[in-house]
Amino acid sequence: MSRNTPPRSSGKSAKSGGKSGGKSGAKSGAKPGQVTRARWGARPARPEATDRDGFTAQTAPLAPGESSPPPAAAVRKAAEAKKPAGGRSAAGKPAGGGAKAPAGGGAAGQRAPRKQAVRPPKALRAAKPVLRVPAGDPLVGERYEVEVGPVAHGGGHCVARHEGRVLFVRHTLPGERVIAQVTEGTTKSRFLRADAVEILTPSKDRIAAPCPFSGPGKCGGCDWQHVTPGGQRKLKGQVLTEQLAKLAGLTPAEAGWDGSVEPVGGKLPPGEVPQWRSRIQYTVDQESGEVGLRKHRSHDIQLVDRCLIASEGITELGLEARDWTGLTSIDVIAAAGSSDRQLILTPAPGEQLPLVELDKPVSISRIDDQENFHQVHGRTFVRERAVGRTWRVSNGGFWQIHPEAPDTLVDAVMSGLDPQWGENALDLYCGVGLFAGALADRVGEDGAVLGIESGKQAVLDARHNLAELENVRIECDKVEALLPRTGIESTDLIVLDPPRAGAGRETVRHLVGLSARRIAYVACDPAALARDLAFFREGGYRPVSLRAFDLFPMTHHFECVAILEPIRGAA
Ligand SMILES: C[S@@+](CC[C@H](N)C(=O)[O-])C[C@H]1O[C@@H](n2cnc3c(N)ncnc32)[C@H](O)[C@@H]1O
Repeated sequence: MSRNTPPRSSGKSAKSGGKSGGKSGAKSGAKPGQVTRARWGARPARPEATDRDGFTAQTAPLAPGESSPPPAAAVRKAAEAKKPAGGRSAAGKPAGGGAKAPAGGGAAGQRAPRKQAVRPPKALRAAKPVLRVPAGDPLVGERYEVEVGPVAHGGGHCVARHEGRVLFVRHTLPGERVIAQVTEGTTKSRFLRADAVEILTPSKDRIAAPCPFSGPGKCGGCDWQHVTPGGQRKLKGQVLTEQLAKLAGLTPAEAGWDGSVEPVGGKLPPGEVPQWRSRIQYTVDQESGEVGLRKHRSHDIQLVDRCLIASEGITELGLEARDWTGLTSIDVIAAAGSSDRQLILTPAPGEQLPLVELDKPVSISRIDDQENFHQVHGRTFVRERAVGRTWRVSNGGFWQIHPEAPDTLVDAVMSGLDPQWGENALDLYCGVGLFAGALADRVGEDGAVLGIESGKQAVLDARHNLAELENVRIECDKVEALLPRTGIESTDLIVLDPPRAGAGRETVRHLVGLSARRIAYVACDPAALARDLAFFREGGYRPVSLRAFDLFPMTHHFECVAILEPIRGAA
């Protein structure tokens, strides 16, 4: 089988045939089924709606019988599906998608999709479609004494039972005895949601929450302010273990994982909060003009005078002390790799942009009601530093939030893949080109890297960021749409870093057909990862190593890097 490579950019065709071996032909003129520069060049980049990563409710795919509570969207979809005219039930299917960032609250993720993030003005709120809730008598406010069981995937819940009914309880820990107060559910609900409002028998991993805005009914951003740093990592490890077993049928050893969730940025003593968030979305209270963070599974706002996990660059702007009347939300970015700071303002419908005066240099953009960005002052991008390069990231596009995440993840991916000079690689869901850049440096001018990304602005940034690398090409499209059209039949290495929903069966099916020597799967959702690992196994690939990183301290989120290889003897 001929090995088809991504096309090289300028000047490389002159080198075609210069390298011996099967790959050389891929850099020369067209062969049957081969991708050529001309062919790529002829294909107009299709304008795609930018897939913005953002806060969404839990979007992980749930397996039948899985212990995680379904996200609100899935509940709504399932309810819709039950209508006579409805289609198939959404239960058990991936819910929503696109978001690769912590969910909930606004304190722990990237920018939200506008429509979810913006609280409509009061007049419009009444017209909002009413959420379908199961029939039955409401149980909200009921209090039950329960023994708390294991942590559940997503949302920072633990599982408890009361009179045979499952409760997903927040603000607690496995092994605790608590009074759980119901926050959602009725006598007919399959399960209830609850908050632990009294702790009768505390876990040894419990501490007093350092953040005054954390706790039942308060900010939904941090799930585990009340847990020691080591305890948080233990919980994340338990979630990963459970998801691997349930959805991939793998023990940690079979997944090549030592069972640890690695701390990033040094271990902190209990009670000390790492200031890791370089991006936050604040919501503006429409009555007072003050900013706050969303409460858990709610449009309500917890006003804050500071977010403890925010980076110094955000905190020193003092946004919480100002009046933001006229806006619905403010996205604030403090680049970790430069002194760049950016505010992205969303005016309330019909409101003029207020005059923004801050004591520190900050670029300001605004978003109109068509979701277009407009430069107000300064730059429309921030500059980040990682893997020895400067990266332009425009208009709040995807960039890892923890300052050490890009280097940590690139190290894990590169040491797992061990790219060789002259190899060809794919960087799927490439954002502004982070892994593509690192791969290109390693495969050198005899190799080639093709990045695929659906966000138009991210593609422009990636092309800008990697402009001097002649062995990189970035294409704008959805991976699932473009990959089958490339004509690429094989490659040496693949990096995929999909949004929370994961890659899915069809994309995995295509990838296993490319006969890659190694595949690196970067995942922010352990359930999507485990599900996709099962698809990879069907296609003859198994994980040979798996690492988990605590890149979202104080929240239930973490990031994984799995390295996969072909199963020996598999067809
Ligand atoms: C988790 S980010 C990874 C970005 C990059 N690898 C990084 O580390 O900075 C996922 C990226 O996939 C993009 N994306 C989402 N769905 C996509 C799809 N179906 N095809 C291609 N790109 C997609 C998003 O715009 C986002 O930039």
